[in-house]
Formats: sequence, C-alpha cells, structure tokens
Amino acid sequence: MSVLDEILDGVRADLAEREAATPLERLKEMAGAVPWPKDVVAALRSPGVQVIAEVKRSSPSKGSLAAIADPAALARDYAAGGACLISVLTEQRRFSGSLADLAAVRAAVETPLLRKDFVVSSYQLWEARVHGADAVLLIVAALEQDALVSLVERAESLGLTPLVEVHTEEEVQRALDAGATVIGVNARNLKTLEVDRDTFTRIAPLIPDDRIKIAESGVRGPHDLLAYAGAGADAVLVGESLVRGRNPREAVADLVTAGAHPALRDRH
Ligand SMILES: O=P(O)(O)OC[C@@H](O)[C@@H](O)c1c[nH]c2ccccc12
Repeated sequence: MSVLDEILDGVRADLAEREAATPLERLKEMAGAVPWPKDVVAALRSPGVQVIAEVKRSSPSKGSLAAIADPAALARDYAAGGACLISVLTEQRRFSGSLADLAAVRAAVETPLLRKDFVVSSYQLWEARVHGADAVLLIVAALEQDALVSLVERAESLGLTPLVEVHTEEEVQRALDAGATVIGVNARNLKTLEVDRDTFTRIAPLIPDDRIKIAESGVRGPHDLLAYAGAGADAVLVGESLVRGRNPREAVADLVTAGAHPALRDRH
C-alpha cells in the first residue's frame, strides 16, 4: 500500500469518529456563527511572490520536525513576517496536527488560513469553516475526478478557496477540468516522499496564466523562492525550513523581501 493510501485509511477512520461525535447538522449550525471566509484569491494575487507559511510538527518523510507547543505564537510570528496565508496541518496521525490548532491560530491572527489535510468528504469542508479556515487543500491524487469536482464546488459554495494540489501533468489536466483557480504543484512525490524541485519547472507551463500557481515544498530560503519564481510561481508554500529555523518571523520576512523584488512585481 502506498504512503498516501495509508494516510487516507487513517484519515477516514478518524473522520468516522468525528462524524459520530458531531453530526453534520450540528456543524452546519455552528458554521452560522463563524464569519464568512476571506478572499484568498485576492490575497494571493497581490504584487510580488507571496509567502504561505505552514504550521507543521511532523511529516511522514522526516518524523518529528518541531514540537510547536504554541501554534498561535508561531502563527503570530508568520503574520508579523508578512505571510499572506498561513497553512495549518490538521491531520493527526502523520503530521501531529489538529482542528484545535486551526482554531487556536484563527483566534490569534487576521491572516487568511488554509486547512491542510487530506480532504475526502464535504464534512471536512464544514469542519474547516467552523474552525475558521478561509481555504482548503484538495489533493488530486487522493480523489476520484467526480469527488474532486464536487469538493471544489462545495468548497466554493461555503466561501472556502480550494487549493488544488497536483504532482503530474495528468493531474494538472484534472485540476483544470475541475475548474481550479488556485493550483499547487507539490515537489514532494507522494509515493517516494522525495522532493524534486524541478517538478514545478516541468509542470507549471501547463497551468494557464490566469490561474494562481503555487510551488509547494522544498523551500530552504530566498534562493529557492527566487528559483520557483523564475519558473513562474505566484506563491511558495513553506513548512520545514520555517519550523526548524531559529527565527520564524525573520525567516518569513526574508522570503517576503525576496518575493517583493521589483522584477517579480505585477506578474499577474
Ligand atoms: O516542509 P516543506 O518541504 O516546506 O513543505 C511544505 C508543504 O509543501 C508540505 O507540507 C505539503 C505539501 N502538500 C501536502 C499535503 C499534505 C501534507 C503536507 C503537504
């Protein structure tokens, strides 16, 4: 069984428990008390290469990355550094995240938030809304095409911006067929868990320029941001190097400064 299939099995088991504890109708009622999500597309279209900073404790490839006792404090640093979007991992078994982390971050910052998880059901979209997300990750490799299409539509109808993640040329076509506006190319191969930064360079040209192109994974610092920018990235999504670094606020600020270089402005 592939790593992705293993993760998805765990995700479905955890989801079944949450669904048993909180019926969908209850979640829908709770969503009524939560403000409408922010316009993530507009935020990503701001001039320059935008920085998406991730709250990530561990990963299947590396195990534990950072303890992150206070995700809200980390998110405040990311926001102070100038992140345009903060990604919060909510998958529990492999990434040690939770919806409680998402809610804690929501209470701490005004920056738009992405729920980073393996979304397989619209129940998870409602959870994302209730816990304050503005965007949700949808991984093409984890979904049949009809499920992808319906989750993109459902997310948008709830005001959530879908970030549709691809790894291959075929998956780009599926993302486009599903009507995705925001497309992330993950340089980490979900089967081997290896990072190949050339994945973005290879695949980005297949994404039309009216979509937002995000380079995910493998950004160690400004140098990698500039390389992804040169290959057409409108934004980069950064986890490990920020949670492991000494000063996340400065690390984000350095990336934001690199992304604001005059040569990279007004690319949309
Ligand atoms: O830690 P990195 O190499 O900076 O990568 C961040 C992000 O791209 C990665 O966490 C990620 C991309 N797509 C995902 C899907 C699920 C879980 C995690 C991810």
